Amino acid sequence: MAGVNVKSEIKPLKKVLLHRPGKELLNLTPNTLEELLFDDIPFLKVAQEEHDAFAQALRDNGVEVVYLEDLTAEVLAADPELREKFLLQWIDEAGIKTERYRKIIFDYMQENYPDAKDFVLKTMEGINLTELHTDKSNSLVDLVSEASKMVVAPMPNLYFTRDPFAMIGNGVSINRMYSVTRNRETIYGEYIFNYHPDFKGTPQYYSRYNTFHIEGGDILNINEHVLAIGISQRTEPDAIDGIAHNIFNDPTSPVDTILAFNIPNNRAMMHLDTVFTQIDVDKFTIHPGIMGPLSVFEITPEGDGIKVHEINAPLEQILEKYIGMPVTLIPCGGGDRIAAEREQWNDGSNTLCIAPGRVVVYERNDVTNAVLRKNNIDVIEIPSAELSRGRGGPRCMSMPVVRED
Ligand SMILES: NC(=O)NCCC[C@H](N)C(=O)O
Repeated sequence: MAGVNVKSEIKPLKKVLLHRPGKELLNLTPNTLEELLFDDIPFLKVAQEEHDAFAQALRDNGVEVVYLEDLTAEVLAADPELREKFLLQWIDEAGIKTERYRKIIFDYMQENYPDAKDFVLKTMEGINLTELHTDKSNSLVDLVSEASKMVVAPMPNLYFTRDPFAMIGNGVSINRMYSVTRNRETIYGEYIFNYHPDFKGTPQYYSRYNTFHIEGGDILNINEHVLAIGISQRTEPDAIDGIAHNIFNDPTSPVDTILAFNIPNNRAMMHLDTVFTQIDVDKFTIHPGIMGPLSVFEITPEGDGIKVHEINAPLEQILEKYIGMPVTLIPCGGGDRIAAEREQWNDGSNTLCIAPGRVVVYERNDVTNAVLRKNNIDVIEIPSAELSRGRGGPRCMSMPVVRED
């Protein structure tokens, strides 16, 4: 199935992009956790088993699963010159400045990773200084920080495929990320959306080279015409202005309204989808902690530009207006504040809807999952002891590529 088609959060999911967590997780150390946006070091073997269970649950429900590493490998295997260009860019973006080390790393990758998939996985894993046969008498000071022996840092957040590039209708936003570590991830999107036969030509609504940051966890396709975007720790209002212009100016895009949800700026609620997801035609999960501070703005086209105004109404009323029917907000953790905070921390509100009323969730959030079932939602639980240590749930770990219209 070629191309991109995502005009809803809930219509039957047909194709999804995942990344199976790999050796990049083995390069997390206590002193790099904060910089690499993890709260603990997952046990890789179990994280992979859990992730395989996630992929299988999706396949069992008729979803085609494609992997980021395979798509990138297909692009690079087809064109040795493109592989060289990618490698040089990857070295550059890893912050390797000196010519001598650029060459050492270039040769190391080309000689040791002839197979395209091994090569791509290695770019995700990073390079430890001990792997390179360098003359130890030379200064490494410009290469190696005291805190780490990684010459090229790993990209451990790649299994959260939701964030670096996001499908909007028949187009894609290739995001400029909030953090240095995650901004490197978008290189895979640049190559897939510019060169992969299934994806090249997809309209691009944002560029990774823009100044302002925006991440896919903040982007929700409410319907064909309406997009919701969080203003959050990860997404700046300037980026939303920019993407609004680009979407409204694409004659092929039916989107005519963007709702900007201003949510608190903190790690527990880093993206809109950590506090709010749609799970049925008229139902949403919500973290009760955002209800007070939330403000919502409507952005519509006006002439060549945009018009923005704040909507002063309760969230249910706002959603009802755009969805066309009364909605129910289902609080994470039921009504219990401690359960809500605990389960939100482990992504209780971060559901992946695979058909109206059918969601994939982490099994650990049993209070929230019971509430969902009580509301007649079909709940598919996946194991989550290790995956959750990266602070993302099933929605964060998946990027829908095709949903039924
Ligand atoms: N959409 C999401 O909320 N994604 C979760 C991303 C977790 C990752 N450790 C991060 O901090 O970016």
